Amino acid sequence: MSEAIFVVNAGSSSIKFKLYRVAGRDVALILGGALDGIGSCPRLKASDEAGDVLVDRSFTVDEIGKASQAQHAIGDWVTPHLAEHDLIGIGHRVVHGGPHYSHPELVTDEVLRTLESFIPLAPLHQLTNLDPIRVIRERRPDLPQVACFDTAFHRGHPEVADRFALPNELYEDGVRRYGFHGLSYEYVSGALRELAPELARGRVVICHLGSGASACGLLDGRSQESTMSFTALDGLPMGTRCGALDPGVVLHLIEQKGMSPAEVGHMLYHDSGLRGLSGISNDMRELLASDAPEAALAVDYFTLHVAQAVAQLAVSLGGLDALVFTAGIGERAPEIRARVCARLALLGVALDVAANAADETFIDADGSLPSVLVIPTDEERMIALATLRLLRPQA
Ligand SMILES: Nc1ncnc2c1ncn2[C@@H]1O[C@H](COP(=O)(O)OP(=O)(O)O)[C@@H](O)[C@H]1O
Ligand SMILES: CC(=O)OP(=O)(O)O
Ligand SMILES: [Mg+2]
Repeated sequence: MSEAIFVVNAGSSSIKFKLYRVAGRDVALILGGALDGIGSCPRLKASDEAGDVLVDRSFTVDEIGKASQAQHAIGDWVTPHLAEHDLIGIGHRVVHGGPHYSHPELVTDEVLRTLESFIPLAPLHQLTNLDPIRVIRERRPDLPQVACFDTAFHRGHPEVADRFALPNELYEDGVRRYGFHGLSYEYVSGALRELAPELARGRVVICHLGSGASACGLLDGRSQESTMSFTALDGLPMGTRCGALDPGVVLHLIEQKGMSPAEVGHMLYHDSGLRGLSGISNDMRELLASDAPEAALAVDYFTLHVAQAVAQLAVSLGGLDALVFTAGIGERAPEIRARVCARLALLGVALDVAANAADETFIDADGSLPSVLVIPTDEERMIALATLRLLRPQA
């Protein structure tokens, strides 16, 4: 039996998983899949390393309306596959590592308790990330589990990017601009380094546009600033999250409208963003396919704010050598990339229409000042490698 590592990546609309064979200091994919559309149109799909489909099954929302049901469905399907290998550990994406964790951590009871204290700071993710860790710890206490944090990649960013303009006591108390999607940024900037090392050494903005969306400015592969901050609500508008918002709106809803903090939280996390603006859907595919003016408004708001974020990050970096799109929307929606880039013509951005339509890797036109790229993300590979390094430091 070959040694293997299983990886779980729970996002806001999907749970992704991959099984890797350990190959010295590297890992090789055995199988991978996702249960996405949780709560809307749940579908479990997985394929082996050759891309051959192993399962493709749709569920009703009654069957899989929430993450815990999705975890069970994945567990039922994957367990016989895991039994064919000598599992040395499980790596998990945990979105919030707070101020404590700037590297992956072997999970202990104490680590788990600390991470549980961040649940209120990432209500769409943290519990979903920690639940499977706890269940597996109860069933297989012998099996090492590693937590890999979305926040860790940003912990080295400059102090000015770590601050809000709030009294200092709050900063000392952990009210900081943590930033998220760090596993994705780490993977994409590594892939850029392989593709074009001179660009990777320069001033790069990566737009991670998925169900959750953020952008990050990097210098020589290191995070300088990102749009998400204390929580994964800040920055860009998302599927169901509002993005950056005047804090006065929150005060107004509580003080004048009599909403409870929980009601406001639910609105900002679940009923806002593309869903709230359009009143139609949180899914970019549906909005792009719709003729409704509300859908057009939501798409317009999204592309405007992504372009504004890129320009803002370019100011922080002192220029822009490469603009990279990744994640569900960034990798698969040429129209969104085109509309973001059209708004960035003032920075010298110009797209090659055919390359963009074909989701090619380099999509900038001749004469574009920054290079523009599409690089599919692979958070699971980062988690698998980090898990291997932690469990086998000598390998
Ligand atoms: N072909 C496509 N065109 C536009 N948007 C797409 C397409 N495919 C996927 N998406 C969007 O990508 C989102 C999922 O992105 P993903 O990065 O997998 O999200 P998460 O990890 O947060 O669950 C979906 O909400 C959907 O709106
Ligand atoms: C942090 C975050 O928003 O993650 P996701 O995009 O996977 O929901
Ligand atoms: Mg994601």
